[in-house]
Amino acid sequence: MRTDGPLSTWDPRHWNDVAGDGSLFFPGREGPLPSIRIENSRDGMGDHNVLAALSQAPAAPPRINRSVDAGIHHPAPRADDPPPPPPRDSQGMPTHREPALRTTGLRKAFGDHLAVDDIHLTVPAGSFYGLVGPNGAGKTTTLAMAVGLLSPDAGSAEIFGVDVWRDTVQAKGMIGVLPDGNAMPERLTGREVLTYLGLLRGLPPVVVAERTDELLRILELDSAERTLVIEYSTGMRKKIGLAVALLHAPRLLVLDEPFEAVDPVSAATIRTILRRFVGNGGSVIISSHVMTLVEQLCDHVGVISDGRVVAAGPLDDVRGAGTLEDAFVNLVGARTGATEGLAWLTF
Ligand SMILES: Nc1ncnc2c1ncn2[C@@H]1O[C@H](COP(=O)(O)OP(=O)(O)OP(=O)(O)O)[C@@H](O)[C@H]1O
Repeated sequence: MRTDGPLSTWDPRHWNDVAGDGSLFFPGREGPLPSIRIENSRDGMGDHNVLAALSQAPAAPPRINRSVDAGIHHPAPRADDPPPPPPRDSQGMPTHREPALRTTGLRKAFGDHLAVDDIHLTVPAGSFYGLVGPNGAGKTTTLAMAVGLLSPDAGSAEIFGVDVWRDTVQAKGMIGVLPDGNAMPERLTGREVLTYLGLLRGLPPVVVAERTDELLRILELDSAERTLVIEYSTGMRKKIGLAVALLHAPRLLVLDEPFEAVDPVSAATIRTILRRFVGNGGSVIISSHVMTLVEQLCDHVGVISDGRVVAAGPLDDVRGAGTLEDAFVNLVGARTGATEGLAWLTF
């Protein structure tokens, strides 16, 4: 199995300046970046610097040739099909010995504000893990450190036993990330985003084309495949971000609020995709504020409050006899917000 292959996401912060000189290294590829043909863009720009669209980082740009017969310049394939499914035990459960994610003592301060304080989490391989917590609890910061997006002040993170900060390329090769925020290549269509990033990851062009078709269709983005990402709605951005995370068939998906702003039909589709992913031996971590959704989907839960883990483990253990929402309110402390004041809203 290749372990140095795909980028975890389109987010330029995922790209590695391994030389330390501003030049970008794309795991799984060497040599020139691919050129792609832009057929549908309506931004009126001439020859288009895709890398500039993807990242502010100064680097040798791939050239997009708008001429009709330019076609796609195929890079030498560096990765092939997804890794074989993991071995399973007699119950059909994956038998990975290492957890999908293990964080040890993660800590991050922004100025004098301690956002994440000594986070220890273990996400078993093959689990569907829900990370919950109030606004500002530190979920996004924790996940960003766990996937190698944000350097921790202290602590470590391992993906299937591979240290994210020591063996970054290998660790990132095993994950697909839907990060918080929407740093997207705005001047490409969804199809172009998937095509370009699939080629950057070193997937064979035919595989990229097939998977792109399938993802656009299943996520109901095919009707918008001629639309630039800049024109996408928030929910459509989530869906194309999820498609990018899935494209290289990673073993672990780390999805920050994947259902936020997504319509109910699309949400049902995404739930089905994620359940199948776990059913096929993958592991998923989502952050969410929707307790009922986490209860429906997840078999393990971590509750973060004020930058610390206040409960973690199998869903049934964390919620006890009540609902997850009851347990959550008990764990993070009931608040009395809005029971008094706002008298001017009385009519
Ligand atoms: N880049 C940053 N600079 C300064 N403070 C930050 C930064 N990123 C996060 N914080 C702060 O760190 C804390 C944790 O933020 P984080 O986004 O991780 O929380 P969260 O649990 O994901 O919140 P939400 O559920 O609202 O998305 C918050 O107090 C936030 O204001």
